[in-house]
Amino acid sequence: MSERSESRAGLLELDDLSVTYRIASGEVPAVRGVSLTLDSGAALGVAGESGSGKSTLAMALLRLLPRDARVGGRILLDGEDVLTMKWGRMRAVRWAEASIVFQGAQHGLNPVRKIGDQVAEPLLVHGQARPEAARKRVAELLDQVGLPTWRARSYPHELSGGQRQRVMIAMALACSPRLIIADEPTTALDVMVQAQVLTLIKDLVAENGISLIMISHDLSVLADVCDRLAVMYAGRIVEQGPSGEVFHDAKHPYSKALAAAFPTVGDPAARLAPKGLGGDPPDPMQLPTGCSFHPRCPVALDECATLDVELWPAGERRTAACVHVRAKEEAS
Ligand SMILES: Nc1ncnc2c1ncn2[C@@H]1O[C@H](COP(=O)(O)OP(=O)(O)OP(=O)(O)O)[C@@H](O)[C@H]1O
Repeated sequence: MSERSESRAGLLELDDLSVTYRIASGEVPAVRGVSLTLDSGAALGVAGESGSGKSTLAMALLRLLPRDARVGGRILLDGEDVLTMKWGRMRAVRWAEASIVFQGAQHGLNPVRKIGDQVAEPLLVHGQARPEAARKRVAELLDQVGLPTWRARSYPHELSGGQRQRVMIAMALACSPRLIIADEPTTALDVMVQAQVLTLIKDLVAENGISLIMISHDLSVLADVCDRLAVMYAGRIVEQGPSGEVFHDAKHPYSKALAAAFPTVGDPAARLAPKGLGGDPPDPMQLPTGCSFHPRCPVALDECATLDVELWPAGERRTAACVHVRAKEEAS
């Protein structure tokens, strides 16, 4: 365990979190009974294929989901339940205590406003600085993310994709939050720039003692940046544990396939179909019976078609939801 993850405990706790979208043809169970803890100062990676519920989980944390989403369970941020917070408090929490960096910064920035004004906005809105002090802080922030301070006068279209993502990171850092949620922050970038932005995120959260939840389909990226990993499949966590152990010695057959798909950081070819895994992730409206992964699982037993095993202890601070893991642990 890293030094950072040994610091103060329990900044964020999810307890049986579920999110269901109501659409015309029925209900989409996008997140199903997710429980996890993020220690203060630690970095947690959430991995899974497209449609596994990662972004829904991220959006739920700051109540950014659309109105058709029904959310159950508890999200405790420093002991305070996000789901029952009054809206005024929720607005105060966003940016100041927890901020989010999305994939594809071009959508997150206003094309007709200068970079400096956009980075200053969270500071001004949250009353953390007056205009003159905000300008100074913007210069500091741009410097921190490796951009020259004159970039404050640029417009988003004058920057590269990587530079725009650095601006989004500067905005996320502006109010010195305790938690940053980064949802596929480097997916839209080419491999070289991706590596630079990942290093930047890793260094900034470590230097500033910020907790991080990073979401990606790429297990190698997460293993590089995060202390712990949670692997999601069809809205559930199927494995959790220290990054190195999950990446190099996965217990769940799905995590194994995901790790094998991304032997090195940022292999875009593996994005949608992990190698060695046939078929597609299930439609959440028509989940298979038993273990949701069993139709694609190379080691499925007959009982997997009816039995949905809970997360089972699989070593120190490790869990996996698989009948084989359970059998092994029961035998030992
Ligand atoms: N607004 C919505 N209304 C209905 N269904 C939705 C909505 N948003 C997401 N979904 C569905 O919820 C499930 C989880 O989607 P989500 O975007 O959270 O997955 P993801 O793992 O982040 O995928 P990706 O990596 O492609 O973003 C998917 O089946 C998706 O189609």
